[in-house]
Amino acid sequence: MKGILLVNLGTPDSPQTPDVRKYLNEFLMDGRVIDVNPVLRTFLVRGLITPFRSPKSAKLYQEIWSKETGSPLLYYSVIQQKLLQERLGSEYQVELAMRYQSPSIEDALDRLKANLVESIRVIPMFPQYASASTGSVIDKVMELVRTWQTIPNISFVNSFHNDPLMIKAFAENSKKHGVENYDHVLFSFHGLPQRQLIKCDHTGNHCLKKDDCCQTLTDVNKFCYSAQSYDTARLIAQELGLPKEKYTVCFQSRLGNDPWVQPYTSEVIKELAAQGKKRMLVFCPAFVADCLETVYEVSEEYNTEFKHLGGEHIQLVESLNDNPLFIESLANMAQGK
Ligand SMILES: C=CC1=C(C)c2cc3[nH]c(cc4nc(cc5[nH]c(cc1n2)c(C)c5CCC(=O)O)C(CCC(=O)O)=C4C)c(C)c3C=C
Ligand SMILES: [Fe+2]
Ligand SMILES: [Fe+2]
Repeated sequence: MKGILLVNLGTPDSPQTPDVRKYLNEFLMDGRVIDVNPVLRTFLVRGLITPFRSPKSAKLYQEIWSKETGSPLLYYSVIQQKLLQERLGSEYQVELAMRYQSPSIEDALDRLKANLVESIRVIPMFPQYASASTGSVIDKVMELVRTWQTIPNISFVNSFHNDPLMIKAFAENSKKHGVENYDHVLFSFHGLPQRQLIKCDHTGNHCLKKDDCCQTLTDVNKFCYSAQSYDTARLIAQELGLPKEKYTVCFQSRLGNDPWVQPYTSEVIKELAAQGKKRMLVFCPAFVADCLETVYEVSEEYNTEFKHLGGEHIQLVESLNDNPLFIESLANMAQGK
């Protein structure tokens, strides 16, 4: 039996402030997320960020929480795990975990261990590599497995930003909206502090050295989150036959006052509204399942902001969720193809 471990980011246990606070504390106290020294991190997270952010975030989570199915991120992640298990059959044991909160990575690894799996393939559910997401999942799995007496063959998917089936799945999800019905297309990725891009640049002389240095993926910046994001956008655009002038890559969800990767989605929306664009189609290809950042931030916040600026509508392209092409893409990754 071969073990497959799907790991997404995590979500609070409920949309109530105490659970959101617990989630934010675990998430933001991760040294790969708030990457400053532990004393400063504790002060920032426990003293400043979570006391103020938890009640505000709880209100947002209440907006997207379904009475029947709970958090969209967990709901779609469970579906992905079930569909992948069905697709791979009984030779595989597919487990789902979240990097923060539940279901925990520790419990999922224990279930694989209890079944004496001969190998474990870990798939962090983030198409583009970032230390704060993929890196953190790999780090946590290694920390836990390090304590085992018998360590099976273990491997990790580092990124899948250019996976052909993943690209096709995003393109397919947009077709029901008809790209031709929109003035412009945004590829809005989750943001990242600029500092973290620079830290991932092992050459020390590439990332953010020039205005456009992270906009093209090359051998030098092949692990750069920004370069991988531009590449994902380029490939989806190519799949849809979208010319360069019809789309913009941007980055959403900033936290704190440090500079994050630019351009910011909120600024791009302002510029496009000022240019007279009325209808925009937005892909969020950093996420493989709909979550707070897609369902609320794009469909509600950015849509409202755009309308205030004179725009008519922002349409979110639904995430990969249960798309069969994406399940096939996961099956390929699980089988090391
Ligand atoms: C796509 C991968 C992700 C990266 C990279 C990432 C980096 C990152 N995120 C924060 C802060 C927050 N992110 C929040 C939500 C959130 N983030 C991701 C993914 C990545 N984050 C997802 C899938 C979600 C949604 C979770 C859900 O339950 O739906 C939040 C919480 C929500 C809020 O309060 O706004 C915060 C905070 C940082 C600081 C960071 C890199 C340094
Ligand atoms: Fe995030
Ligand atoms: Fe870069």
